[in-house]
Formats: sequence, structure tokens, C-alpha cells
Amino acid sequence: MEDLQGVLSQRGLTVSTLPDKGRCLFSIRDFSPGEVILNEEPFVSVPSRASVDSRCEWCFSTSNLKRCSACQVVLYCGSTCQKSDWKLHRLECGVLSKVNKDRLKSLTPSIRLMVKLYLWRKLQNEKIIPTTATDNYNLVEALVSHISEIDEKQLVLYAQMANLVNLILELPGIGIKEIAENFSKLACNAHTICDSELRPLGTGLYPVISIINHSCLPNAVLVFEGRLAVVRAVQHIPKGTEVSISYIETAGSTMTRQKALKEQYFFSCSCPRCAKLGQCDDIQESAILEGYRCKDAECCGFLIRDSGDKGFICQHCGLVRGKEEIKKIASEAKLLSEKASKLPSSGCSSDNTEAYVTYKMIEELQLKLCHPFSIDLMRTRETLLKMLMELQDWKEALAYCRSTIPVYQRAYPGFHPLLGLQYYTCGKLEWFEFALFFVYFCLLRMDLSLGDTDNAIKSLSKAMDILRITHGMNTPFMKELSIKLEEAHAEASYKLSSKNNSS
Ligand SMILES: C[S@@+](CC[C@H](N)C(=O)[O-])C[C@H]1O[C@@H](n2cnc3c(N)ncnc32)[C@H](O)[C@@H]1O
Repeated sequence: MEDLQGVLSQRGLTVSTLPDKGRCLFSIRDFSPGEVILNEEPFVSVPSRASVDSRCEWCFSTSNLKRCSACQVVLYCGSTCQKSDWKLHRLECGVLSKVNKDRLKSLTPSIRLMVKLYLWRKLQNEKIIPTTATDNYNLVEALVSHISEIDEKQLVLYAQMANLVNLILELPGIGIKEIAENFSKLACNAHTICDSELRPLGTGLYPVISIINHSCLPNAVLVFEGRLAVVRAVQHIPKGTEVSISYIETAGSTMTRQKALKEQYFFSCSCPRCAKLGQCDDIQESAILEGYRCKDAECCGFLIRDSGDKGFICQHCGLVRGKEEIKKIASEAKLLSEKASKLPSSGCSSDNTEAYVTYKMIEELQLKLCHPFSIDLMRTRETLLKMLMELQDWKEALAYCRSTIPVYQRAYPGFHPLLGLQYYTCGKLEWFEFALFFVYFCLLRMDLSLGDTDNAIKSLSKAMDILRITHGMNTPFMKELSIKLEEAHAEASYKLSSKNNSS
């Protein structure tokens, strides 16, 4: 632990313990917005089991994959990744090669992660791989497991998984109880590794980053550059402040967030947002994010349940919406959502069209049911946006993307990666629409208004302002955004100078 404190103090950090939170990471110097607080390679990682594509074991790429000829389980995109993973895979390969075909089907990413965890420990114990202050099994031992709070059903599941790991590993001296406890540790400490657009790629255990506690209004964000986990400040963090990230989707009401944190992480959050639970503005926020809309389509008031239980009363105009009417629309929307979740998403156009029609029907019901700033409505519109992009209906996709922005602005704090990414999608669609129209207008020798490029510049600039803080400037993803913004500016000045010359 002393070694770790030494490394952390060089980075301006220290580990403390608080009675209600356990270990916490504190700053011992100021951090400015966008500054990297901490980065860490995974102790172990595995690619997610994607439905369509498989992924490279090391970098999670989906192209040029070749199966390891010995174990026939693990895939690599090339020799560089294979070599980087070799020390661990050499051992894992021997273990996996002995697993019979039936049992291979049970090799979920969690099982594989646990197998790799023990093999990595073995390699470090045998000094085949060096241990360092930030890469050693003592850090895994220090992780919280909450094993005593887990319900019986979950315990049985962990015991079955542990048994399988034990059978696969065939290592002496490891008990089922210890492995089961480690599964419990993974559940509240492992992180989903995402690409720059926050699409999941895999799972990794980062024992130093796991010291960071949660806040629903965090001062830092966790992003990934390949396998490397990077924690960046999203606001000024003065010396002596606890560093926090968000473990969950923070767009929900306080009750929804508290429930998610309790279920997976076994604590009651007391962050500044959660401290408002039950206060007037918190009740209003929940009624907007997860409540119903006023009966009057023109009214944007939020509804609160009537104490006489007649229904829900609009807090702006006083109109009452009956319980029965709400229940009927809600159950129709639920049925359709269940149907939609079972529809195939093959990417083939007839499947996409059926799913699209179903989600349009859900949207119609939610427009009648939910407050205009509802999270459920926003999620449906995001799904429709994705489908429209797959169907290459750019104009309609842009309309949907724009419709989600006000909800994003309301639901997320200023420097949230999801808000930045939504501006980016909007900017790309505006730019794309401009480019399409540009060709068309040139062919007809008509003049195209500057407004189209202006919108793209505005959205891309907003994306840049946020993502430069959350993602930094050095990734290919951010370089691409930079280039797009430069191109849009160049196009705008070209249009302006041609306009000035012709007048
Ligand atoms: C990833 S660990 C964080 C480090 C942990 N405090 C430790 O001692 O190792 C997650 C666990 O930390 C605790 N935790 C995280 N954020 C918290 C918070 N805001 N309030 C109380 N406990 C918190 C919970 O026990 C949670 O399951």
C-alpha cells in the first residue's frame, strides 16, 4: 500500500478512508478541467461477447480476426496484439485447450475474466511477470466485495461460476469460496471498456481506478483509450477534494439512481443531488424526467399525484389526468416495448423497417403519456435516430437528433461525454446534409444559404468544447472531430467570399 501511496502522491493524489465510503481518492493539488488525474492499464480484461462480431483479445478490434490455432477460443487481429498478450495467453491457451466442447459454451466473459485473474496472479507469484505498485494482486485483495450483503440466489450463481472456474483452472490451493467472493468483487469494481463513442467493447479490472467512489454529480469522468482507462477532471478540483466519477447512468430521477446504486453497489448515495431527495425541486425534477404530461397538449407543466388519488394534477394549469387513462396508455406502450425488444436487429432493411414502425408507435404513445422532457421518450428517440441512420434517412435522423438535445442539456451536467457526443452526431448530420445539398445546388447552379454550414459549425464547436475536456485532444477520434470542424469553417469562409465577390 505504501508503494501505491508513493506513486499516487507523484500524481497529486492520496488514498484516505472514510467511515461511510471506505477507501476514497483525494487530490493533494489542484486539477484543472480536462486534466488527466489518473490512467491505468487493466490488471486483466476480456472482450465482450458481441452478438454479431467477435473481438480481438487485446485491442477489441473486429477486423482481420484469426483464431488462436491451439485453443480455438481466443481471437487476435494481428501478430502485434498476439505478442502483447502472449505471456498470459500461453498459460491460458493450455488451460482452454483442455476444456471440453460442452463446457466451452459456458465460457462467458465473466468466467474468462476470472480465469485470467488467477493466471495473472500465478505468473506474478512465479515472477514470470513483474509486480509493481499499481499492478499486483494485493490491490485486488483490497477491493470491496459486499459478499455478506448478496442474496442467496446470487450467491448460488457465484458458487456455480466459481466451481466452473476451479474445474477449468485445475490449480491447487484455490477454494470455491474465494473465487465466489472475487466474482462479487468484479460485480462492484470491474469497468465496462468503451470506445470513444461509449460503445461497449469489453470488461476490465482496474484496481487503482476502483478506489474512486461514485457521485451523481461527479468532478471527474472515466473514458478509455483502447485498453487504457483514463480519469479526467471535468471541473476545477481544488487540493483536498475527493475525486468522484459516476458508476451509473445519471439521467434518471433520484429514486431511480438510488435504486441502481443500492442494487449493484450496496450503498445509499449522499451526493449533493441525492441529498435533495424529497425536496420540492427534486420532486419536480422526477415528475419531469419520469412523469406524465399535461392533458392540454400546449401546456408544459409537470404532474403530481393527487392526494385524493383521483389522478395526476398539472402543477401549471391545474388540469387533472385520470389514473385509468394513464394506465391504459402506459400498458399499451409497455406491450409494444416488449414486442420491440424481441424483434430481430439484423441490419437487414425489412427487419429494420418493422422495428422502426414499432418504435414510431411507442413514440406516439409516449408523446401522449410522458412529459416532453421525459427520459423514456428520449431513449425511444435515440433508438429511432440509430435506425434512421442505418436506413440512411439523414434528414429525418437529423430531426430526431435535434429533438433529443434539449433533453440531454437538461438531464446531464455541462461536461458530460454523452452530451458532447450528441452534439457531434448532430453536427455530422448537419454537415452531411449540407454536403448532399451542396452537390445538388451546384448542379442546378443555385445559391445555398450559409445557414446550413453555420448549424454544423455551431454543433461541432459545442461537441469540441465538451469532448476536449472529457476525451482530451490526442485520440484519433478527437483528431477527426478537429478536422471536421476545420473543414466546416473553411467551407463557410469559401461560401462567404464567393458571396461577397458576386455581389
Ligand atoms: C469501486 S468501489 C470504490 C472504492 C471503495 N470505497 C473501497 O473501499 O474500495 C465501490 C464501493 O465503494 C463504496 N462507495 C462508492 N461510492 C460511494 C458513495 N458515494 N457513498 C458511499 N459508498 C460508496 C460502495 O461500497 C461501493 O460498492
